[in-house]
Amino acid sequence: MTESGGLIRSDALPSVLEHMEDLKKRLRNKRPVVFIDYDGTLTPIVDRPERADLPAETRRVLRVLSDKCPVAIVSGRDLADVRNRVAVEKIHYAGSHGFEIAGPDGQIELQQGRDCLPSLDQAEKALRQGLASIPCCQIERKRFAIAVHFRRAAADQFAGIAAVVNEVAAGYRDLRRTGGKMILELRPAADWDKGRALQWILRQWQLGGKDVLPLYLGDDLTDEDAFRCLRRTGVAILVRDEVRPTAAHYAVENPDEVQRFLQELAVLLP
Ligand SMILES: O=P(O)(O)OC[C@H]1O[C@H](O[C@H]2O[C@H](CO)[C@@H](O)[C@H](O)[C@H]2O)[C@H](O)[C@@H](O)[C@@H]1O
Repeated sequence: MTESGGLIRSDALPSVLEHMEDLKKRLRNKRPVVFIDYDGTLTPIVDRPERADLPAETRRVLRVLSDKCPVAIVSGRDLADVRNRVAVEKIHYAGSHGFEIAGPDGQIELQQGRDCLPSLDQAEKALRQGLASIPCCQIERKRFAIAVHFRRAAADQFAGIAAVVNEVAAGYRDLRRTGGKMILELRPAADWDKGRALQWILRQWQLGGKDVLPLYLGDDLTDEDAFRCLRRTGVAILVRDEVRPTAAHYAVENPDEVQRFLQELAVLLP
């Protein structure tokens, strides 16, 4: 096992499905709170973002689990989009990487996100203009982020797409450019991410105590912010699709294994 700065190589992580007994022990006298990413975790990665549908069986498992413990979906997608895709009423949802959060009791938007809306609107126009001539380059506007998808673009167009995104990003001090799986994104430069959103939700639910065990499942670099928050106090599970350093404790191999894990977890709970 290689460790550096608290990180471990993803291919050295143990499978959580082979360690359910350990989890059972950790859950003795504790209540779990389950946080789950959407794309690549609950659904397989597909060519078009609008085609990433939640399998009906996964929705059924989420219903059963959310009847037994608090569940939150934490996504880079727009809040309304991810909420419609999952469509389980009891769940909390965080969209736009946590800049907008909704639960059964209401909805909040981060003020630092709202302050950036004029810049996001202008940047979206500039991106649409700058990228209009590149075939298969898809722009997805979320309330508090703009994703430029290049999964279906030709490889020799990648550098040109990045140049346009970088040039637009340079025009807005209140936006920052980030990356993901075959996407480049512009989002508010505020100090807020999935980890901060997770901590906010735990406080909101008054679940910060020692009798709570937070779990987080995710596949992408943005999920590492949440993994780091749970390094000492929770259980972080990576959907492992590449070899890279990670702050996770365990791995699963794909969304099918995520579904199986959630099902097995639900069985462990009263
Ligand atoms: O935080 P997540 O819920 O994992 O969202 C991250 C991004 O996911 C989506 O894009 C990714 O999935 C698409 C569908 O499988 C795929 O086509 C794309 O290449 C991936 O990057 C979503 O469209 C983005 O808005 C999210 O930020």
